Amino acid sequence: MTYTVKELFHTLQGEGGQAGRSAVFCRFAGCNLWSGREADRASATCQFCDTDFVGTDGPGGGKFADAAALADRILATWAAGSERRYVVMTGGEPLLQLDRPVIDALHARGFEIAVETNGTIEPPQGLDWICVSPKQGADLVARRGSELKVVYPQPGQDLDALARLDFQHFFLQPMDGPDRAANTAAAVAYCLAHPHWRLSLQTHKFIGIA
Ligand SMILES: C[S@@+](CC[C@H](N)C(=O)[O-])C[C@H]1O[C@@H](n2cnc3c(N)ncnc32)[C@H](O)[C@@H]1O
Ligand SMILES: Nc1nc2[nH]cc(C(=O)O)c2c(=O)[nH]1
Ligand code: SF4
Ligand SMILES: [Mg+2]
Repeated sequence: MTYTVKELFHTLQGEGGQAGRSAVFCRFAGCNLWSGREADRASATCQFCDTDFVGTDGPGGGKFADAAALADRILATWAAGSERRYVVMTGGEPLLQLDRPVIDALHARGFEIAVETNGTIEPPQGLDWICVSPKQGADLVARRGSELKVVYPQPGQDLDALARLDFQHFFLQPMDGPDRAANTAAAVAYCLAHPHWRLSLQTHKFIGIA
């Protein structure tokens, strides 16, 4: 199948339990919870998105005719030799496109594969790190994984119920936007009082890298 990619770049993972790690980011175009158009934001299921995932016009973006073509480009984007190759599949919603042929092609090229998903689609087999970030108002289908990374606060969210899901790590990530400072203070307070949860900061934004 053809894969539609907004951008492909090499940076450090900024968030969650793998923060600080060298990684290629493959940002697939499109999402099932927002069109990506500002005119639709207020009526979208997910309204706080910090990302442009529309089209293929970002650095390294484009259409890839098959899994081998996409995996070859990801390998070419990895500028760090043969050790600890790591790719983060994100978007948009990557599970609209990420399939077993891409996973197998990346493993064949020596990559560990992570995914950042909104949890509305069951992940395919073979992923090495699954980060689920549930969105209030959307059905949560992916109820197990490596880390649950909850953007905080979202009106109506039930953190006690989320804490009972089958994940290895539980993170609260302050919602970026006009209230980021207040949201960060609230997340700090929540983690202090609820040690099940750890704070995830979007460190790349602080240091000005992609
Ligand atoms: C842009 S999303 C793409 C992957 C997938 N669609 C998802 O939502 O998990 C990547 C990560 O950024 C988080 N995120 C998006 N907007 C955010 C914001 N305004 N503040 C903090 N985190 C945000 C998401 O929750 C997710 O963990
Ligand atoms: N450095 C960096 N780390 C990230 N972790 C998750 C990201 C995402 O947008 O999925 C992201 C991103 O866009 N940049
Ligand atoms: S689900 Fe993810 S990509 Fe889609 S709008 Fe929400 S944060 Fe953005
Ligand atoms: Mg991001």
